[in-house]
Amino acid sequence: MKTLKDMGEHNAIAALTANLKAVGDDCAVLPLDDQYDLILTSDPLIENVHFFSETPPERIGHKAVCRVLSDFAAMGAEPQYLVVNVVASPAQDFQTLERIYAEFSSLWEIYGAEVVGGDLAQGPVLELHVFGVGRVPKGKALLRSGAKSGDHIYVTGPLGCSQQTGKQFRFEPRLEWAKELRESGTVTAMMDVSDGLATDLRHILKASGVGAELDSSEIPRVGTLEEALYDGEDFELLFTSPAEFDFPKVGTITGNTEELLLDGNPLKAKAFEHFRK
Ligand SMILES: Nc1ncnc2c1ncn2[C@@H]1O[C@H](COP(=O)(O)OP(=O)(O)O)[C@@H](O)[C@H]1O
Ligand SMILES: Cc1ncc(C[n+]2csc(CCOP(=O)(O)OP(=O)(O)O)c2C)c(N)n1
Ligand SMILES: [Mg+2]
Repeated sequence: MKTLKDMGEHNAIAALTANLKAVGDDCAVLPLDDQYDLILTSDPLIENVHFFSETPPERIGHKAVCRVLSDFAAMGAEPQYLVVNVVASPAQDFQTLERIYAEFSSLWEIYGAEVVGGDLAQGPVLELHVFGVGRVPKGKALLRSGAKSGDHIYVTGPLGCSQQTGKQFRFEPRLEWAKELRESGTVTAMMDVSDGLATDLRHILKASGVGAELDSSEIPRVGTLEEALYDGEDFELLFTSPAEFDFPKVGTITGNTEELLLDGNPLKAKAFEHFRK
């Protein structure tokens, strides 16, 4: 019997979605009307996987919603509505849920994404499943697939140690920057960094059919280089463009298909993967 542990998250997703055409980016992009494309995404936030039992409720609420908002940013899109499924045990402290929902209201005031429904059901641990609906001007979503040889590679902020610093619970979804980047008309590929720069850049390389060279001295980091490359949950934007931007420029796209080099040497693949922990 083959299990998810044998396959790992990424192989399993690839196999399950092999025949699904719309799948593969941070959000799905679908035709809506003459002006806009529809943007859809969802993310589960699970106790002991994405947060701890002692994580303050406001931080849980922040991460649950802002992970989804970060996926909208990754497309250069505007989030509009959220639907939230809460799974919890009968012993769940109710005030924790009230504080999570108070955080949702605060985030609505800041980012304009309103919770318009959801569900509540019983399960073994606390889970928040957030579904997001939004839009982007027609044909303008920034995909992972447009990077070209010679493009610069940028990140919008420091990487690594998001667990130690608590950034994984406090990060700002980069919606404003994402809009400016989209409106510049020069960004060729974009995504957000959830699994670490080394893993997520590979997604852009694969989708775009290109390679990349990273320059370790240019990677903005909180701790070690290793942590910046592999920790994940930074929720910064990673994007490629031939234009100059006032963001850290960490490398260059090359024509060497799917080859990823760091200071001239092949970069090892290693990252958080569900079912392999
Ligand atoms: N269970 C699933 N069913 C259908 N599509 C999925 C499933 N899990 C992931 N995907 C799709 O596969 C792609 C890669 O997923 P993932 O690596 O989780 O991306 P992300 O890091 O942006 O969440 C995304 O386009 C996502 O929508
Ligand atoms: C409490 C806690 N445990 C473990 C981790 C490590 N971790 C959990 S999920 C994850 C990667 C991102 O989560 P995933 O569900 O794969 O999000 P996606 O990439 O699909 O958006 C990491 C680095 C963490 N940040 N916090
Ligand atoms: Mg995922």
